[in-house]
Amino acid sequence: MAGSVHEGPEYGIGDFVLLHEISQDAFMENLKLRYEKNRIYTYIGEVVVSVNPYKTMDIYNQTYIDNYKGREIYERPPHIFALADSAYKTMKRKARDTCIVISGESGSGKTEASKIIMRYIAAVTNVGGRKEVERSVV
Ligand SMILES: Nc1ncnc2c1ncn2[C@@H]1O[C@H](COP(=O)(O)OP(=O)(O)OP(=O)(O)O)[C@@H](O)[C@H]1O
Repeated sequence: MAGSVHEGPEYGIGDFVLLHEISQDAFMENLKLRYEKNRIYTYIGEVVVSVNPYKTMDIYNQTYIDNYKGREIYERPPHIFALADSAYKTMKRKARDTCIVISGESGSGKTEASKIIMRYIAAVTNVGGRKEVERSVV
């Protein structure tokens, strides 16, 4: 799963900012192409667009955690872990509270996304912090 935000033309465009034509059709076409290739995450700059796959996907395991930990967003293909890592790094660097806004219609995957983010932060943080995060995820 190595590679940068650009995985190749067969996976469409990983960041909508780079879309050649700004239209709803072009947006949806890219989203559909990526979804068909099991790419459920696409960036718009630092925003992550997520399509609910309604199926279990093996993209949240330890290998993925290791690949996104401490990396910059554009170093890896679009993933919610990149967003979580970015927020975590900012929080650590600035020693300030930070937040991730998750928005979408009912059933779009907001609750799942927040759990995935909290599990990621639990995995990359220290043991004391991990226990606290795991307690709040249960
Ligand atoms: N990343 C994902 N991988 C696999 N399945 C997912 C994912 N995200 C969501 N789902 C599926 O979609 C269902 C609905 O997602 P979720 O409960 O997170 O939606 P929601 O946006 O929080 O809904 P509501 O606003 O109604 O509370 C989940 O129960 C799960 O089956």
